[in-house]
Amino acid sequence: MLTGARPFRSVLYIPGSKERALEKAKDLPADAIIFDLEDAVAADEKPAARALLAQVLAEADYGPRARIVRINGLDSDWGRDDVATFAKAIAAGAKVDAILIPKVSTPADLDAVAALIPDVPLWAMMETALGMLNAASIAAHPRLAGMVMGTNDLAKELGSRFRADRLAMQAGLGLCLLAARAYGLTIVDGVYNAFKDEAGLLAECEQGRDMGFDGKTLIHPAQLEIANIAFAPSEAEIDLARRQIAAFDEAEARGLGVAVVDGRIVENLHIVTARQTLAKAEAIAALNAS
Ligand SMILES: CC(C)(COP(=O)(O)OP(=O)(O)OC[C@H]1O[C@@H](n2cnc3c(N)ncnc32)[C@H](O)[C@@H]1OP(=O)(O)O)[C@@H](O)C(=O)NCCC(=O)NCCSC(=O)C[C@H](O)C(=O)O
Ligand SMILES: [Mg+2]
Repeated sequence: MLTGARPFRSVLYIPGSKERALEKAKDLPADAIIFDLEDAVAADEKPAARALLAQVLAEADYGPRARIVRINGLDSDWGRDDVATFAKAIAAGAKVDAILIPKVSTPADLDAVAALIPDVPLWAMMETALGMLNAASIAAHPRLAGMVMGTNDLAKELGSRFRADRLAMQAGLGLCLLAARAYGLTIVDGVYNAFKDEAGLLAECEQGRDMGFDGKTLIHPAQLEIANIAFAPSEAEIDLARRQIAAFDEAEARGLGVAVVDGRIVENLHIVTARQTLAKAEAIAALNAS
C-alpha cells in the first residue's frame, strides 16, 4: 500500500520494453517507478513489454521504491489485456503498489478499470482538458490514491507552446493540485522533456515544489538527484520547523497562542506545517537508510 507519509520526490518512468533500464532501476535513487506500457512503448512491442513487465514485477526486488504500472487506456487495443494480465499477476503475488490509468477524463474512466482489477489502488494521469475540468470528481473516486500530471498531452490538447514559466499549464496544475489536496491524494508534477538541461529541470522542480506538488515525474536517471533535493525539506526548512515548534511550545506554556520566529508570527496552523516538514524529512531519512 502507498501511504501518505511515503516520499514521492522522484518518480521515474521506465519503458516496460527496456530490459536494461528495468534492471538498472533496482539501484537508482528513485522514490517511485512508473513501469510504462503506454506512450513509451511502440505498438508492436506492447504484448512483449506487458509479458516482460509482469514477469519482472513477480520476481524482481525494487527495494523501497513504489511500483506503479501505467497501462494503456481501455479504449486502445491493449488496455484490457494489460488489466487482465496485472490483475492475474497481482493475485499471484506480483508486487504492484498502484495501477496508473492514462488520460482520465471522468470518474467513469476509473470505474471501468476498478471493476476489472480489485484491491490495488488506482492512480490517474491528469492530461486532458476534460480531466482538468473534472479534477474534483475524479479525485473523489474511492479507489483513487494518486494523480500524475501529463503536461505533454495537456499541451497537445490545449495547443499551447512550451514556456519556462509554464504559463499555459498553470490553470490545469492548480485545479488538479486543489482536487488532490481536497481529497488527501498524492500528486506528482509532469515531466521535463529536455533531460540534459539541469538548470531548466531545477527551475521547474522548484516551481512545482513551491506550488505544493509532492514530487516530479522524470524520464532519465540523470534527473533523479535534482528532484530528490528540490522536493526534500532543506536544512534551513528543517531548522526553522524545529525553532517554530520550540517557540510555540514556549509561548503556549506562558498561556499565549502566538509566537514570533525570525520576525514572523507562528500560530497553530504553522505548527501543523512544521510537523509535516519534520515528518517528511524523517520519512526521507528512513528511505535512505533502507
Ligand atoms: C530519453 C531516453 C530515450 C534516453 O535514452 P538513452 O539515450 O538510452 O539514454 P542514456 O544513454 O543517457 O542512458 C544512460 C543509462 O541510463 C539508462 N536509462 C535511460 N533512461 C532510463 C530510464 N528512464 N529508467 C532507467 N534507466 C534508464 C540506460 O539504459 C543507460 O543505462 P546503461 O546501459 O547502464 O548505461 C530514455 O531515457 C527513455 O526512454 N526515457 C523514458 C521515456 C519515457 O518513459 N517516456 C514516457 C513517459 S513521459 C510521458 O508519457 C508523460 C505524460 O504522459 C505526458 O503526457 O506528459
Ligand atoms: Mg501522456
